[in-house]
Amino acid sequence: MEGLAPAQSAGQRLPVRLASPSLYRSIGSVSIRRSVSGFPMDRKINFRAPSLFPIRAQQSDLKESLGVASSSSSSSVENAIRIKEWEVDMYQNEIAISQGVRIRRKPPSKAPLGYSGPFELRLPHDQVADSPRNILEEITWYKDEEVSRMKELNPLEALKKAVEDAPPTRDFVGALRMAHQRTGFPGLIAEVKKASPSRGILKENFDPVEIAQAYERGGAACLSVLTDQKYFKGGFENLEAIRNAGVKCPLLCKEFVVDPWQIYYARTKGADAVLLIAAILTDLEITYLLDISKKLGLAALVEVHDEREMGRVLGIEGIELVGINNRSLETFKVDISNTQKLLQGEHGRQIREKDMIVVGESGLFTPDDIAYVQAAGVKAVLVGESIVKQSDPEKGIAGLFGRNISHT
Ligand SMILES: O=C(O)c1ccccc1NCC(=O)[C@H](O)[C@H](O)COP(=O)(O)O
Repeated sequence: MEGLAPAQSAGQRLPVRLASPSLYRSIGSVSIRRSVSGFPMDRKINFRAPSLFPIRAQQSDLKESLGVASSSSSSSVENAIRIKEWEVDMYQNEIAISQGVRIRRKPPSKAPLGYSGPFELRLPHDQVADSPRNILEEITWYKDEEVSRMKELNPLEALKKAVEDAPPTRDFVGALRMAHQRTGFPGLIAEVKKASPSRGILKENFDPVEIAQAYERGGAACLSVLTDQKYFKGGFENLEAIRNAGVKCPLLCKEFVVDPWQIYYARTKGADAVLLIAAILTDLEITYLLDISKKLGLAALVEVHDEREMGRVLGIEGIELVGINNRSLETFKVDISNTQKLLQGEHGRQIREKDMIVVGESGLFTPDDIAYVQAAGVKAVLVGESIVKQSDPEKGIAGLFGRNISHT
């Protein structure tokens, strides 16, 4: 069966010929490519993969779907699967580009051996560039591989069982609203971060539990815990240790989420909220990840960098928390006027109408910075560097706000 798949936006049609819609379900079920099996395909685009964890396909069904003879060898079946996976990747890329998603989720690759699909999908060799265009793209490509490895060690079925026995989550959004009411300042999400790609090592003698406890004493409403090891020298063990040490502030798992599996994993490690970055994810992926987060009792902080991403996020139902990151992905330059720019006009009006909480993120160092983003309309701030670098992070919070905001 052949057919053109309608694109997600603007009635555009993409030149992707599907050998069989049911094939994509089969690809997911044989677990050859985790990125394909992680997300269901859009029902609107006629792929039939309604569940995240599809049933295991029979080999005979698979061969039929792939259009290979039932007597074919396993290597020719694998090659046919590789071709179909590649087609799905190309198709997903097209959707992402059409929505303005800036980060490519995988290095572009040339068509697999034996590919004879439509011309539009064949990239000439000289167009296959495999260097990431910026740090977020580099991190994203790395995450894709890292998550694949982690999934092997922690299968989803085991995570689902662990989630059933996990203690309830704490109300992340409620804690921010309460702190805002209590102090009159934006609620503080204080970041437990040892290092970052832009700043290198921020704190040599880094004790995540000690820092978390100091932040809590200092009046933080919530904490953000970096779990990425390679680029931020964080870890899931930090999240777990902070949770187990009896810290009461709700915890944001600060990760680069590219797969629903990560949400389950974060939940089993003590997270109360997860970060979803609009520059990496399509609208459908955000919707789907939001849905999973809610089912697991987690809040989702959806992060945007520019007006286009803000427009996209405002079009997605059910988002309560929007983060505006003031750090440029391309240059690392921080400009807090980005927060003000994105909250002007129609976007600001919609945010107020929906009573969303906007979080001002990155580059906040002084009481003037806090006053500036508050005047722009934020009800919460996410702060790392300026407080984690202090020898006493508790006092660092008082310095940031210009007064003591602790409960006492
Ligand atoms: O901080 C980076 O270098 C960075 C690079 C690539 C992606 C994300 C990055 N930072 C994550 C953050 O958003 C910040 O940790 C967070 O907003 C706190 O910022 P700051 O107060 O400036 O430490």
